[in-house]
Amino acid sequence: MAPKTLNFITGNANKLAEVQAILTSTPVQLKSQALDVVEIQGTIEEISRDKARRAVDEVKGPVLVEDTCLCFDAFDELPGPYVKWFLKALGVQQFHKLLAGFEDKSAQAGKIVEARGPTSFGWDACFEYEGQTYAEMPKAEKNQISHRGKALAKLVEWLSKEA
Ligand SMILES: O=c1[nH]c(=O)c2ncn([C@@H]3O[C@H](COP(=O)(O)OP(=O)(O)OP(=O)(O)O)[C@@H](O)[C@H]3O)c2[nH]1
Ligand SMILES: [Mg+2]
Repeated sequence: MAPKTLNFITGNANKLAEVQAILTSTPVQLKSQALDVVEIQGTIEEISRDKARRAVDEVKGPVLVEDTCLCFDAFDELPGPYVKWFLKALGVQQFHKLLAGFEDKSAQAGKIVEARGPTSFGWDACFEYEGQTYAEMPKAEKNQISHRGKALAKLVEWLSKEA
């Protein structure tokens, strides 16, 4: 596949660092722009499509945007795309208490636990996968198994078929 440059539009520096690390060994190169794009309410697909369109209007070129959901099984998939606001209101140390009244602590695809590890990125410290929270894992390990790693692997595969 020929090298391909996309404008990655995000207001989140942690996200940008992970996306760059994941794509570093692929033909996809990024130009990043620290823009906080307006996000509508809706399903993840509706929000992401709308976010991408708004980003294209700003950049007037090929863009990559990301919208991350954290879905609790006990909440019928909420907070989903609205997790950012729950996290902002509660902080990572209190976040697990949302599920205090529920036996089912599962979230896609892991478990919500009391915060462990560095708290520098979103809900990483509360999200446990196979005994470790994302925050306790080395970055390379998280990037191999994470939602972000999987989504970007699909993107690279799709782009290589397009070329
Ligand atoms: O611990 C985490 N590990 C992750 O891997 C991760 N990915 C996203 N998030 C958080 O989940 C919300 C998503 O909202 P979100 O997708 O709209 O992102 P954002 O608004 O921060 O950036 P962007 O929309 O400008 O790209 C925000 O609170 C992000 O901080 C993560 N937290
Ligand atoms: Mg956002």
